[in-house]
Amino acid sequence: MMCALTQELAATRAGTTGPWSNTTLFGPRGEATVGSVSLTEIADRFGTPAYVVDEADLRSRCRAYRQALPGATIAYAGKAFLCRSVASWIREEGLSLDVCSGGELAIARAVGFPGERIIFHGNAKTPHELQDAIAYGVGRIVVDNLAEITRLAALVPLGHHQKVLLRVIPDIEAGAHPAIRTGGQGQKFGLSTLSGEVDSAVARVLAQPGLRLVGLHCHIGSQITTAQPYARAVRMLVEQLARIRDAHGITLPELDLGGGHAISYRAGESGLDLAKLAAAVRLALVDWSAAFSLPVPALTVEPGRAISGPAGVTLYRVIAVKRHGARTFVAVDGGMSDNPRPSLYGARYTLRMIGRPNLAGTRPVTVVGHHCEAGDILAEDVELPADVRPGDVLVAAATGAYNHSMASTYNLTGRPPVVAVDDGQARLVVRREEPEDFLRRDVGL
Ligand SMILES: Cc1ncc(COP(=O)(O)O)c(C=O)c1O
Ligand SMILES: N[C@@H](CCCC[NH3+])C(=O)O
Repeated sequence: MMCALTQELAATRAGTTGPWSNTTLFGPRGEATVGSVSLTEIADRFGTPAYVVDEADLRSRCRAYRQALPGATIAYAGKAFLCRSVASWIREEGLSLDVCSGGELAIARAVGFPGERIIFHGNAKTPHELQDAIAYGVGRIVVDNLAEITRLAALVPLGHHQKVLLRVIPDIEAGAHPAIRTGGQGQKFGLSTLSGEVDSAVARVLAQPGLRLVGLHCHIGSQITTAQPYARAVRMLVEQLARIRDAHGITLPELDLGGGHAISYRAGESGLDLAKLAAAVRLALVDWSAAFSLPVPALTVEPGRAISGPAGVTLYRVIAVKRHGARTFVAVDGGMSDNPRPSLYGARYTLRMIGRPNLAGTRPVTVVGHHCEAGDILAEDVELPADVRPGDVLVAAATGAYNHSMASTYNLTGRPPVVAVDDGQARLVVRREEPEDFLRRDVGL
């Protein structure tokens, strides 16, 4: 049901593009709603900073992937943002789930996520994590290195089989920042095709009766804006399938292309076009399989950011405004602890003031956090009302991925709550971390 405010604002939304979730509406007097819930009311009720997640938006992106890639397995990468609510939405939308730690597996387990639909990743999985994954019956474990193979095989109960994929290095450099390019030779993930590591891994897995090799995996990087690197990755993986067939006499039925699909963070930026990605990948799969006389393998993709990123916004309250020379600093009650991406990758975000009309025009400001670091900058050179002042509420767009999941407690700042909104209702799904939480962990003296 649409509330009156939302109906009024709907008229103002027409033509809106950019980084905001599908249900976000802004009005001329500073009104702002997501999921038909007022963001200023959320700020008042749950405090700031607060993450807000738009359930309908996140679910609609799951559906868009299923429609664009019919027949493919869509595994949401939980590292982008996982809590029990999100895991349930992913399960209900029929997606699979990529987890990469015992913690992420525990969330999946807590909502009874079907084990067969879980893919377990990691370049340094501990024996304990492997044990948990096998005990839960995860569908696939992605082997990253040779040492893992015997360790894993030793944990599979007699008479059982664990399906595995091998993560290979495709030798493709793609991604928005060097720290998130994971497909080249000089980085830590995967097995090298150049040094014979892939061949050794195939031979070792085939020698283990408890392991069943079903395919290859690669993940080339993150925030990738075009389909072309994925088409190249398909070619490289299919070549490897042909090499494995020729050298070991087996035809592997699955290819997992990982995630990395870009989203828009600011007006004028576009994310990776899903239709173009689907077309390029399909074409490459069909063509290269034919070229190597292989059956077309079953496809898996693992989008994280593209499912949860645009669904999230973060609310902050302005604490102080000061001018140093030509620069105006707007200091808020959050910062690099709830969003480390600007300081880690130079990521740029969209922020706007909500809750009152802007009658003063705008000016460029630097929005900074409250942490004891000069680099604690949330957004450089963003236009905010010229009279922005303490008490104002700011909203940051597209913070649904790699914000809550990468949040820290630096300066013993409690991590913000997560509020889910849908159809006029707001509900707390992750509570705020309080000083008592720190004291509970601190068992010293
Ligand atoms: C193996 C794997 N799959 C999927 C993802 C999801 O990436 P993104 O959130 O960029 O789609 C990642 C992280 O980059 C990853 O390491
Ligand atoms: N954490 C990164 C993405 C890396 C994803 C994991 N391989 C980001 O915020 O952009």
